[in-house]
Amino acid sequence: MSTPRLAVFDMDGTLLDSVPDLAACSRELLEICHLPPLTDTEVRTMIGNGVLALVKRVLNAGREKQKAITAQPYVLPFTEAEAVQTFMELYTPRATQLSRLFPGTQQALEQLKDAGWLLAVCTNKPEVAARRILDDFGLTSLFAAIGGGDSFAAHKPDPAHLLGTIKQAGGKVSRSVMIGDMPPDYGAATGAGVKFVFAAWGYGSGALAAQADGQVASMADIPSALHALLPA
Ligand SMILES: O=C(O)COP(=O)(O)O
Ligand SMILES: [Mg+2]
Repeated sequence: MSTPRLAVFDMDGTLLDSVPDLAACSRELLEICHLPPLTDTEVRTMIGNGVLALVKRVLNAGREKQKAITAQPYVLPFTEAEAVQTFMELYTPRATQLSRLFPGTQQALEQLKDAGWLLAVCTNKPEVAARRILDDFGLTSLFAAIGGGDSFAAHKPDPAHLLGTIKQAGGKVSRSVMIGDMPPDYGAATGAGVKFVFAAWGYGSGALAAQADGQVASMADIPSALHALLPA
């Protein structure tokens, strides 16, 4: 029997609308740093390259806003590493307080499973937070592997992150598809030689659709799109 097909999902902006909790924690962090707040819309475009990138973007944007209000030079009250730690202490326990799965997610995953597909998650979010979120939504048992941003030596767009996740799931590169919303997902997929499907409901720009092997408008379209891309 041939290796089962594997669908590898990005998390934020693909399975989960994580903006509400990430933005709330970003505002808490800014408040601790005595910097002005950011809106959900502002934080939305900062998600996808991992927590360090998010925290740096949030603090930079807060500093820019502060500069427009006062000419006083701003000194961060702690190191970047401490800022990341503070952010994750705020975020991990409350990651699903306001955030929700995109409509149709559970049904699409179950449909793929029933059709014999293996499922995996490849997210730049730290693995502990990713697992906690999947547990909260009762989805953990559906996945053969959960590759977080800190699970391997490198993270998306480095293809090693996707390749490590595929290996852990017991899949094969030629029998895998990556579904994601942002350039790091596309970069990891093309670097690994894996087909890429663009999730149009996520946080990425439509420009990525032109480069993708396929594009889907909703979770409900995933099973048929993946079957077309990778026939049994
Ligand atoms: O940037 C993050 O922390 C997570 O993003 P991802 O789930 O879209 O990879
Ligand atoms: Mg994403």
